[in-house]
Amino acid sequence: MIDRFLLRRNDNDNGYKKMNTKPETQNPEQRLLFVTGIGTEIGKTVCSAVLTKYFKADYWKPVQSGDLHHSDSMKITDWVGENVVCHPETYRFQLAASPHQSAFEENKVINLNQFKIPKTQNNLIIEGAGGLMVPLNDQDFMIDLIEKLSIPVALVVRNYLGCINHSLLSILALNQRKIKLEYLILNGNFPPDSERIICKNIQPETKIIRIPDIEDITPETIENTTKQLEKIE
Ligand SMILES: Nc1ncnc2c1ncn2[C@@H]1O[C@H](COP(=O)(O)OP(=O)(O)OP(=O)(O)O)[C@@H](O)[C@H]1O
Ligand SMILES: C[C@H](N)[C@H](N)CCCCCC(=O)O
Ligand SMILES: [Mg+2]
Repeated sequence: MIDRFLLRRNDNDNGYKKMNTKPETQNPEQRLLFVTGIGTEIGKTVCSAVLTKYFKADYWKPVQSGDLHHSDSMKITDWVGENVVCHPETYRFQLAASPHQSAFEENKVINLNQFKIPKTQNNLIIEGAGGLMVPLNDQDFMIDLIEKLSIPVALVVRNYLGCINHSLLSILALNQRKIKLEYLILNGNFPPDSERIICKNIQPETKIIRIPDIEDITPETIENTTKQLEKIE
């Protein structure tokens, strides 16, 4: 699998038909952003809540594996407010595991062609499951979905021992596929030496967003965090 991934390096024709993300009928100002992370439980949903609020966006979680009664879409509704539009997940599975495995447990196979960007005029925040190399099936990874959707990425990084390696590998994978890293999100506090190494390995056009550690995540603290964000371009 990894061989196949590496073989795609410098290969412009990867076999996937990219989606036309902005049909003529849609708002030309619309912002679409795919929020991924350097792993699972890294804060993608927390950061997506802040971004959804900041950009007055809709939200879409293409694959929800497990926690169906406390899904990421439900958390976004709780934190951002009842008015936020959360588009239905394309796949929902009972088992909290890698999506390829959650699907297998239900005798299903995720098909990349089933994913269609929800039709909306609003900005749209899309949240992946886990990190870039999380398998969707035996052939495709989360990064393949991002490439197919053909939209820029926000990469969420959280501090832990090992986060430098996971961050730089994620950045490398995005570079190999020529996927635009629009934002690097530093989620929580970082030792300056870790932050420096991660930040010196992004392209100059990648913008950095800092989201603080939030003591208690509530609609109020999400709103305050959004208000305190530096202007995001
Ligand atoms: N900035 C933050 N401040 C406080 N807690 C945070 C912050 N970011 C993440 N957390 C906590 O870390 C845990 C994981 O966060 P979250 O659910 O957003 O991760 P995730 O990357 O979306 O996970 P998944 O891969 O399951 O979608 C949660 O308990 C969340 O409250
Ligand atoms: C269930 C969990 N919360 C995520 N939705 C899926 C994480 C998959 C991680 C797979 C892996 O990297 O080994
Ligand atoms: Mg999440």
